[in-house]
Amino acid sequence: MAQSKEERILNFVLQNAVRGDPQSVLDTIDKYCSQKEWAMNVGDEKGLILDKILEETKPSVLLELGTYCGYSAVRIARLLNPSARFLTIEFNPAFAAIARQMIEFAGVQDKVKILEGPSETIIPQLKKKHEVDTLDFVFLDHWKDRYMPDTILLLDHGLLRKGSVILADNVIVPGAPEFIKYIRNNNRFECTNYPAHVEYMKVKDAMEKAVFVG
Ligand SMILES: Cc1ncnc2c1ncn2[C@@H]1O[C@H](/C=C/CNC(=O)c2cc(-c3ccc(F)cc3)cc(O)c2O)C[C@H]1O
Ligand SMILES: [Mg+2]
Repeated sequence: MAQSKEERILNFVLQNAVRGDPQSVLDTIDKYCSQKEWAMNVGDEKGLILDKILEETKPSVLLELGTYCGYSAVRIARLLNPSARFLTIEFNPAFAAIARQMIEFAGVQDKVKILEGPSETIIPQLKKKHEVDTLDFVFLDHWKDRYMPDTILLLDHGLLRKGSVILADNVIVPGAPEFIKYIRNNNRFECTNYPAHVEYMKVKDAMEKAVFVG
């Protein structure tokens, strides 16, 4: 069976990164995807913005939508204290399998739990099935037309509290126009835009931070 791009990325990490060293996993993925095959990881430039916002927020309960190969899951988990709880949702079983191996190789498997399935199904289960009260931090990086409906779902299920931070990737490219329109016109959120570039490219992109004011 021909290997997928995601399998090639994982194998490159298994053969070139240092087991148990999350930063070496990130650097190795960035090396492969900037020199060999482009892939939709948040990357190092936007990754540094993610790092800074995480260090400011110091979240204990986190959710990511769109695990893909696990790059941002490793990036986020490496900054969390041991008692933090980080759930990441991925509906493509092949990507979930890749991400699981990536997370384990990086040695952050005790901090991250991959929930397999569509976000619209799993978000309503977070309180009862996954013992979540409210979320301190949410990273949106899945299909861009799902950013707005899933944000509304989080609100409807009482998963946000005063100060909860939502960080969205790709608000310029590929873009999430209805999410941006919704979140910037909703006075229950305070928004900040962080200009950057598409991972591994010179094309302009940005991240948007929305803090829930309750
Ligand atoms: C609803 C739902 N539930 C669970 N997982 C979901 C889901 N929707 C997607 N997913 C999963 O997230 C991942 C999808 C992410 C979508 N991200 C993208 O489409 C994406 C695309 C680009 C990009 C930029 C310039 C270009 F020229 C071309 C592409 C850059 C990025 O950073 C991206 O995140 C994988 C998928 O299985
Ligand atoms: Mg992205």
